[in-house]
Amino acid sequence: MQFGVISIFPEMYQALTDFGVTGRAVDKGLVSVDVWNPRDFTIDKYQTVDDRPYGGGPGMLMKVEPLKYAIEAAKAKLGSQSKVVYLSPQGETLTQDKAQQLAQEASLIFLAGRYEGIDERLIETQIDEEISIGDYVLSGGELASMVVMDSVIRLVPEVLGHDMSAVEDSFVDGLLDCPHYTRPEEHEGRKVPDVLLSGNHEKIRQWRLKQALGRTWEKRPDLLAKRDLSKEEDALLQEYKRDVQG
Ligand SMILES: NC(=O)c1ccc(N[C@@H]2CC[C@@H](O)C2)nc1
Repeated sequence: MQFGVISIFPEMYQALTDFGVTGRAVDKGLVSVDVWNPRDFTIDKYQTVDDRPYGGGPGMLMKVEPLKYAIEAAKAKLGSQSKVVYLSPQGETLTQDKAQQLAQEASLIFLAGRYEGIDERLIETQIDEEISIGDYVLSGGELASMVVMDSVIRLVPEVLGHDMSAVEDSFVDGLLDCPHYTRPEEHEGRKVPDVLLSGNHEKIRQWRLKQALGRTWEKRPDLLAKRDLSKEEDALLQEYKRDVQG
């Protein structure tokens, strides 16, 4: 899968390309990340990418043309059909389902804005989708684009490897994660639940599913409301509720 990014701070993307799961995916050639800097598409001596807003108001806006030319350069490499995504609080909120959708694309181009934003006409003519990573304002779209890219890259086949992707499937489908433990078996008097030491994989699967259902019920009932429960899941959740009510 190919990713293109438009940003005046290309070096920021080393956070994604140089570390961890996403870094290894790039090293293995499973994904590519190319960054185009709008400053390289300016024609004035000062490489101006911003200007004052019509109508007055604080701050500066990003000019249309450097962004347009940078997007065109990205499309020349990644394909003219590449979906162009703009990160802003006005966008559709990112969910795991949205990440799954984006992961079906062969290539994606992200536009990371700075200053007070970009000229509306760029959005009207060049942007296919607006995405928000949450209801808060950031100083730039770069971190938001890396959050989206990370959530998508881990869904690309082979990135997580077969065993991990199975783990993803069992929990990502709309439930919160269950508790996890590793050595030592006891820490400050707190023992690892016996079931996890039992070697009984069916019991362990049921315990983990029950904990995921219970946690989702306690912390995110809105997620539970959106999810149909199997008979087994319903029974496990009822058991969890009885356990906590004593
Ligand atoms: N919640 C978000 O996803 C988000 C995205 C971008 C952003 N800030 C940029 C800076 C200027 C304009 O391009 C938008 N803030 C918040």
